Amino acid sequence: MKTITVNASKKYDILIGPGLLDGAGGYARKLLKSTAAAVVTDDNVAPLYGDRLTASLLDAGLRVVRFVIKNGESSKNAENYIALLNFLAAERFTRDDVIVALGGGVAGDLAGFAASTYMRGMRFIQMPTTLLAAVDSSVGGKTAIDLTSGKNLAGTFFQPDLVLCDVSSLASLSPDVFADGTAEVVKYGVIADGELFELLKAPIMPQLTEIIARCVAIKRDVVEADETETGPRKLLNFGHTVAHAVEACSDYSISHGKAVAVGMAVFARAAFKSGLCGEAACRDIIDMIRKLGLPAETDFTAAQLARAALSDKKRSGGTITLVIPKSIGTCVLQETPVDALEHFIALGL
Ligand SMILES: NC(=O)c1ccc[n+]([C@@H]2O[C@H](COP(=O)([O-])OP(=O)(O)OC[C@H]3O[C@@H](n4cnc5c(N)ncnc54)[C@H](O)[C@@H]3O)[C@@H](O)[C@H]2O)c1
Ligand SMILES: O=C(O)C(=O)C[C@@H](O)[C@H](O)[C@H](O)COP(=O)(O)O
Ligand SMILES: [Zn+2]
Repeated sequence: MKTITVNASKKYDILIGPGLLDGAGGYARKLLKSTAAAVVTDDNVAPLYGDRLTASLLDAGLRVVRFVIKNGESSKNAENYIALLNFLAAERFTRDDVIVALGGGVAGDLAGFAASTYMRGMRFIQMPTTLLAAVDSSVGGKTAIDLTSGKNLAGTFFQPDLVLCDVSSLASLSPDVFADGTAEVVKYGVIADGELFELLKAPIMPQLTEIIARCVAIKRDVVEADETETGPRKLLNFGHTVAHAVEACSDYSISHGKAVAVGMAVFARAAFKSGLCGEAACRDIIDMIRKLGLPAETDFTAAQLARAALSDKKRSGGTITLVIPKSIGTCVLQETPVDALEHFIALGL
């Protein structure tokens, strides 16, 4: 078992190892004053792991209720958010009670947004069951829902009280959903850790706990330095300017992980063609994306992508902050006039 502690506005542990599903109740009991737990999960994950988690929470003396959403990005919406708040109120939850998000980033982002706003903030535990949620969305406190105008447009910064990553639960992931998570691992390699990038050249399963812990440690360092994203946290957005545009343009039929892969490839090519990144680094990024079974191309035009990207959060007035790869392990932030975005994206298509 690995433990990583985040020391941000809230101090909390991230436990990574096998068997945590059955131990969750004990950890919650020790840490929190909760008398009730709401398990927020989706209709794929509930039948796989819902009963084991519920049994563990019941054993620890908690009252347990379940809020199950349909699987997929389209569930990260305002209707489910309001329904969840009303559910908590109808179940007479208090601020000391806990939401346990069991699932991927969709369940985690929605549950976290509800936890941060119900009674102005209640207790919150993340239990990631996708690789993407394990390495990224369960850590660092970004919560969100999508609005009609775009991705993650309503949300909060709200750190969880605890993250329990039961690595055994990742065994049931389809190769396709597992690959989505590897896109965010590539991101960490490119922004901060060339050695992590190299690890991805060997089979991932035997190194899974190590890889998750390495990503989480990078995210911990970034979040501790800049919790509310006024500066260096923007590096965690490498690939995401185009990714969020690809997701929105595809009406969310393209998953976040695959969109991030496309976004990283587009920016790698554009950076190379602009003389900002070496040819070898650009080729390494694209080769790695393809090796992991992820897409490196999109059929959307630069005009479509730029229009969608300008609704995103990294724009401020007339400029947008872009994350530019320089070499494997180093990215820089570049303030770019919004008028120049379409041309930059076009270079990378
Ligand atoms: N808050 C953050 O910092 C942050 C970071 C990265 C991504 N995100 C968000 O995360 C979301 C993507 O998360 P995701 O890729 O986990 O998608 P997801 O939550 O939609 O899960 C993908 C699929 O895997 C299924 N699944 C989950 N766990 C499973 C398991 N153990 N076995 C079998 N099937 C399982 C789900 O039912 C779903 O169909 C996006 O909305 C993205 O914006 C947030
Ligand atoms: O934690 C962060 O900071 C990230 O940017 C992580 C991203 O992988 C994640 O997709 C995040 O939700 C994007 O944030 P947004 O602010 O661009 O919506
Ligand atoms: Zn992401």
